Parts: sequence; structure tokens; C-alpha cells
Amino acid sequence: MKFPGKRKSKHYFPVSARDPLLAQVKTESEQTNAWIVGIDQTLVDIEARVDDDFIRRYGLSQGHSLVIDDAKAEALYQELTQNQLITHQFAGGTIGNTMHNYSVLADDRSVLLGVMCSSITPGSYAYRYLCNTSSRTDLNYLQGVDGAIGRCFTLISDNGERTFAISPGMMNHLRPESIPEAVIAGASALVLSAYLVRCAPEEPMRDATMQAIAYAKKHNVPVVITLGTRYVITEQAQWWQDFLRDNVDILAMNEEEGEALTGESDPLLAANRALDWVDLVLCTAGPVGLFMAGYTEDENKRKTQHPLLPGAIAEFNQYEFSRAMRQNDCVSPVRVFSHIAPYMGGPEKIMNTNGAGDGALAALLHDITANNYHRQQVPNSSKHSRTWLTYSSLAQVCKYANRVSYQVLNQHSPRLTRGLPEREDSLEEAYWER
Ligand SMILES: Nc1ncnc2c1ncn2[C@@H]1O[C@H](COP(=O)(O)OP(=O)(O)OP(=O)(O)O)[C@@H](O)[C@H]1O
Ligand SMILES: O=c1[nH]cnc2c1ncn2[C@@H]1O[C@H](CO)[C@@H](O)[C@H]1O
Repeated sequence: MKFPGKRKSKHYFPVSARDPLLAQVKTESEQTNAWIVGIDQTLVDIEARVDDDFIRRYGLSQGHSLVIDDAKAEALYQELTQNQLITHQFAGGTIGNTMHNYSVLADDRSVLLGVMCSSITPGSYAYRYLCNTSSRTDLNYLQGVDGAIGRCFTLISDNGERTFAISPGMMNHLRPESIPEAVIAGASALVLSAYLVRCAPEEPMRDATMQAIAYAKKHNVPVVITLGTRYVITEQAQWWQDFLRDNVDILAMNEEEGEALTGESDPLLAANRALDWVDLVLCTAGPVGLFMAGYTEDENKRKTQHPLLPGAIAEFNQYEFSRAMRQNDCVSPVRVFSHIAPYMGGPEKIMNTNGAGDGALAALLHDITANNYHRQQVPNSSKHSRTWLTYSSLAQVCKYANRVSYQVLNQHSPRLTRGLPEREDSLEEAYWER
């Protein structure tokens, strides 16, 4: 486990190899016992630049992710190929991206559940998918299918807006019996997307997802969900509110999804409202940066040393130096919030905003898993005097998540090609010095 940003505090981590007591603890359990698990619709992204007429002709709607039938997918693919419009083909899927990015950041294990073609030929989409996935992502639990994985036509319009057209293949054929209970029981988090419940009634993906959630609840593993696109939510906001309340602990969304879910256009208010249903919220807001909202124990809340920020909730960042807890683990829960502007004001040239939010979520998952890892290694540390959810404060997680988003904006694919620069000894210094 690589630590999310080195510290110069008394809790410096990873624990020093020179400390004889801690070194002992470490060697006993060299094999990592901290991992995350996610379920996804196995998809390859096929990216192309198209004009508005193209979007219209195929009955798509800008900014939306729509499922299309085989005939339409074939016609669309033919047109893209004939006109040489395809610019990139890469492994995708919002949770696949997140598992991959987590593994790159943490240099550690994530487990991906989903389907994979039983028979793979070199050069096929399935082959590409496997080649573009981190070797730290455990693919041993994928369920074989006799058919194709999904294709996600990622159509970029002149105004930079991206429209997804999904040709599902057999991506929704994951069965409940393919969900391994032990993998979920031992995980630091179960990670899902709102897209998973968007499948035909006869397809088993929804049941597989609910099975995974049932195991997570049984073993007290936090359930994390990312909302995907606002259209999936707008259609049935009340249903999603109930779903979050009953099944989810940690919510990741962007400001548009936040509005669709809560009716609040202000991301801070949307995050605050979502705390009625979940324990921790990450809300990205494009050029505005990102917000986090969560709970902490009143007695342990910590005052920020940053300037107090105005907003719909006055001085909302007052206790942003607090670590997040699940509401039920608190005796006296208080709500805490944090915000951060884009790292370095954003890259000079944005290569692609696709997956910037997924990158931020991977950073949060890294911090949560590092907390579990640290608890296993140094259980009597004062860092574990309470059952915290994150290793770091909300302010620090914001900083890290934002840094990872920046990295994604700076490259073409939503999947990180490498971890954050090693030279960045202290995220703190690198952040503020430039
Ligand atoms: N135009 C921009 N300028 C500066 N930073 C940006 C810009 N767009 C995004 N970012 C950074 O990336 C983070 C995530 O962006 P955004 O809110 O667009 O994610 P998203 O819509 O969830 O993306 P996706 O769904 O593709 O993963 C923001 O919090 C911010 O740090
Ligand atoms: O329906 C879907 N299911 C799973 N992933 C999807 C769907 N639509 C789009 N993406 C994925 O979202 C990522 C960017 O955040 C893209 O890589 C794309 O593959």
C-alpha cells in the first residue's frame, strides 16, 4: 500500500522500517489484507469526434448515456469507421476505471466483478480491455460469457460535450451466484454505479448488484455509489433517494447529478441534503472544484487552519480538518464540509474531462483503504481510537482527489497511465508553492 500523500506528522506512514516494533508487525502480514471491490458493466470506450447532426441522426441526446440496439450500434460503428472518425479505443466503464485508478494510485489490489468473454482472440475488444487494465486489478473473479462485452461509443461534439451510446453486448449478464461473498466481506468498500440498475428486466445484473449489497451489509462493508449521468437520476429521483437511504454509505456525484437527485443546484446544499441518506459525499463541480460533506464525532471535530469560506452554509469549512465517520459510529454526529478549487487552477490545456470525477473517487477510496490497512498494521494507534472512515481529514482528501482529477484532465484516457509523481514528497507543499 502506497500512502496517499506523505506526511511529516507523528502519524507518518507507511510506518518506518527502522522502527523495530512496527517492522515486526509489518513482516507478519506482508500480504496485503486491504482491498476494494467493484462491479461494472465490462465496456470498451470507442471515442470519436462527431457533429451535432450525427448525434441527432442516431436518436441520441447530447450529454446523455443511452443504450442502443445491435442494429443501430452496427450502423453507427460502420459510419465511424468509414469516415475514420475513431480517435481512441480504450478499456472503460466507470467502475472499471475507478478500480484501475485505485490500483495505480495505491499500487495495491482492487477486485473487479463483471463479465468477460470466455474465448478471447488477440486484438478483440475483450483482449484490449484486459491489456488496458492494471496488473494490480484482480480479474480472477470475472464471470465468463459466450458473447461480446459492451462497447461505449464516446462521441465528442464540437462544444466538447460527450455523449455515450452503449451497445451492451453481454455486459449485464453477471449473475448473483458469481458474486464471491468472501471478497466482499474482506473489502474496505464495495463500489457500484447507478448504471448497474439500468438493465433489461430479464438481465441478472440488478440481482447480482443487490446480492453484493446484501453481502456488504452483512459484513459491515461500506457501499459506495457513483451516479453516472444526471439523466439516469432525473427520471426517478425519489427512487434514488430511497435506494441511497437503504443501501448506500458513500455517494460520489457531480453537481448536475446532485441537482437531479436533490433539487439543489448549489453543490454544497446538494451534498448537505444527501447527508440525510448517506454518511459521506464527494461532489465534483468541474471548474468550481470539488466539495466533500460528511459526519464526525462532535468531541473530535477539528478546526481548519484555512480561511473560512462563505457559501450557502456560512463558514461551512470550519471543521474540514476532521476525519469522516459513519453517522452510526458517532455518539454525537456533526456535519462537516470542505471545498477545494481545481489543482493549480486546472491544467493549461484540458485533454479530456472524461473520467475526472472517477479519478477523484479513486483517491477517496485510496484514503479509506489506507485507513483500514493502517488499522490492521497498527491497531493500537491513536488514529483508531474511534471507528473512522477515512485516514485523512476531509480537507486532505479533497486535496488528494483534486490532484488526481488534474492528472486525468492532463492525459487522454480516463485511466491513469501512472501514479502521481514520486517527487511530490508532500502534497501540501507541491500544492501551495507554485
Ligand atoms: N474546466 C475545468 N477546469 C479546471 N478543473 C476542472 C475542470 N473540469 C474538471 N476539473 C477538475 O476535475 C474534477 C472533476 O470534474 P467534473 O466535475 O467534471 O467530473 P465528472 O463530471 O464527475 O466527470 P466524469 O463523470 O467524466 O468522471 C473537478 O473537481 C476539478 O478538480
Ligand atoms: O452505461 C454505462 N455503464 C458503465 N459505464 C459507463 C456507462 N456509460 C458511460 N460509462 C463510462 O463512463 C466513463 C467516464 O466516466 C467512460 O469511460 C464510460 O465507459
